[in-house]
Amino acid sequence: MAAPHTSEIDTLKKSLRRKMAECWQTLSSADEERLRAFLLKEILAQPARKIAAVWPLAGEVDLRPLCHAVSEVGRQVLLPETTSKGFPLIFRRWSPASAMISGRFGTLHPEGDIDVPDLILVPFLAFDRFGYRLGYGGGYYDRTLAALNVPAIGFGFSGQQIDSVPTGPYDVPLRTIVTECGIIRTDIPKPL
Ligand SMILES: Nc1nc2c(c(=O)[nH]1)N(C=O)[C@@H](CNc1ccc(C(=O)N[C@@H](CCC(=O)O)C(=O)O)cc1)CN2
Ligand SMILES: Nc1ncnc2c1ncn2[C@@H]1O[C@H](COP(=O)(O)OP(=O)(O)OP(=O)(O)O)[C@@H](O)[C@H]1O
Repeated sequence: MAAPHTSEIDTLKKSLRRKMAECWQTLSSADEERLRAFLLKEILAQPARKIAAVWPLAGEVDLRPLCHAVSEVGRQVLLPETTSKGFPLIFRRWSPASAMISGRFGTLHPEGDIDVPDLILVPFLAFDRFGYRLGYGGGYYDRTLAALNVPAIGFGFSGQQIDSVPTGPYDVPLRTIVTECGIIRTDIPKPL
């Protein structure tokens, strides 16, 4: 069978987004805490000084306690500001004292200065063992990872793992994914 077209992939992704929303999941607070602990361990194992996290949207793992922990060890937390569709995200400095401003699609961002991360934490609705992910459909993280070329760590629930995420030419696979069950080193396919 021929490889599906980009527009077909967009359609496949759209229906998968709907499916993932139908089997809406949450973690127990103990599991969420476990996930944050694995994520913090993985972050601290890297030399990155400026770490881009996310402020949670409904149903996502809450990284706010992790933002505080990262800030407490003296590393700079950045949070994304959602730009117009078709553009990479921009990141702003966050500290525990930051005021949060409403942005696009119900997101919140700090009013701190714009800065460039050297490690990016990436949310998803679904992921597979190859490190491919399904997001909210803005293409924001793929554009951002392509523009910045810095290491990235995906995070989410183990129940969000599926056999295979439909992928298009712009999808950037993640080498590391953290869930409440631990740290996964993915099987990024080797280039031909
Ligand atoms: N916590 C968090 N912050 C984040 C993201 C995220 O996934 N999680 N993002 C990750 O990129 C960016 C925001 N991206 C988003 C993109 C679209 C929608 C959204 O609600 N879209 C509409 C329409 C989608 C469509 O065009 O089909 C919707 O779902 O109704 C939300 C966030 C940056 N900040
Ligand atoms: N680097 C890029 N350059 C041009 N188009 C892109 C790029 N990255 C993604 N796109 C396009 O943006 C659209 C949305 O991409 P996709 O469905 O992969 O978003 P997503 O990964 O679910 O969202 P997000 O990254 O915001 O969480 C697709 O049509 C895709 O082809």
